[in-house]
Amino acid sequence: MLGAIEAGGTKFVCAVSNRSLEIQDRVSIPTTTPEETLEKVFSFFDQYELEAMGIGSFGPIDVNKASSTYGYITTTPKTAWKNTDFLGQMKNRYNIPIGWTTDVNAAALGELEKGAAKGKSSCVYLTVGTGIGGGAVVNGEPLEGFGHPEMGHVLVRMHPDDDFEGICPYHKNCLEGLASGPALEKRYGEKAQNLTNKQNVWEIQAYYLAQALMNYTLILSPERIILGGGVMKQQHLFPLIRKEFNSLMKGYVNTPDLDEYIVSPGLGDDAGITGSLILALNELD
Ligand SMILES: Nc1ncnc2c1ncn2[C@@H]1O[C@H](COP(=O)(O)OP(=O)(O)OP(=O)(O)O)[C@@H](O)[C@H]1O
Ligand SMILES: [Zn+2]
Repeated sequence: MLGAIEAGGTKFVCAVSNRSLEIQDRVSIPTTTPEETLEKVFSFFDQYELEAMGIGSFGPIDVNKASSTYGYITTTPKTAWKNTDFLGQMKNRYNIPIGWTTDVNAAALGELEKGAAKGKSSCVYLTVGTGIGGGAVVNGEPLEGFGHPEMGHVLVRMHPDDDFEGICPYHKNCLEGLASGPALEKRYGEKAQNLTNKQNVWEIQAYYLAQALMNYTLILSPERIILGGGVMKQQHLFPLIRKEFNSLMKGYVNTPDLDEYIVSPGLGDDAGITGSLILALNELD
């Protein structure tokens, strides 16, 4: 059996599957302290005989195998989890190979194998929620370097009608600082889900997201860009983003048809857990 964790800032989804990735059991655990959360994670996985495990984690995390803190959650704003040896604690409990990457790299992998980028060899997965995070798969492999991509913190040009200072604690008006759910709430004084009918809000939002997508396109040339997370439940954002993308790119790069290029997750909320199971499977190859 394969085990997987999609470790998020609000909840941990744990699942077990067979080698065909058919999920046999799953559980959702609220993210509290590391001790309390991992105790529940252990009691779920202790029921099964696992061959390998995959973890897609919120971060920032250390993915550098040469580093002394490989497998740690590092500078996360969730203070209880700062400098937590997450992977090490899992390895202590289960003496099996464990794949480890970011939640969004795992989601990209899930979408590539079984979702909206099926049959492709590359994609970007961006989640627009409480934060903005992006991962990618390139040549079938999660994209990592000295660390992992932090696509949510790219810099964008301000919209002429927007003078919001931004809420990123590090950069103020980076993409996450301007376009995450909490940024919308701070700027307009209402939860993002209550702003549906305010056209102007979504035009500005699309302007920022399209700039980021243009940058990802120019740098990585992915075959698909998948947009998930709470804010992207506003489906009317998709045509606005495609339109902005088009007018910013000005035909310079001949992308796939934008209706097929900039899309919703094919796996819905299961992209991350599916990708984490694939990480586990890849440990066995
Ligand atoms: N239907 C909606 N329309 C617009 N915004 C929404 C909608 N549903 C949720 N959101 C916003 O999305 C944010 C929550 O994001 P999400 O549902 O992806 O949860 P999350 O897992 O906590 O986020 P993250 O992936 O950043 O950890 C909140 O700011 C919320 O206001
Ligand atoms: Zn930032």
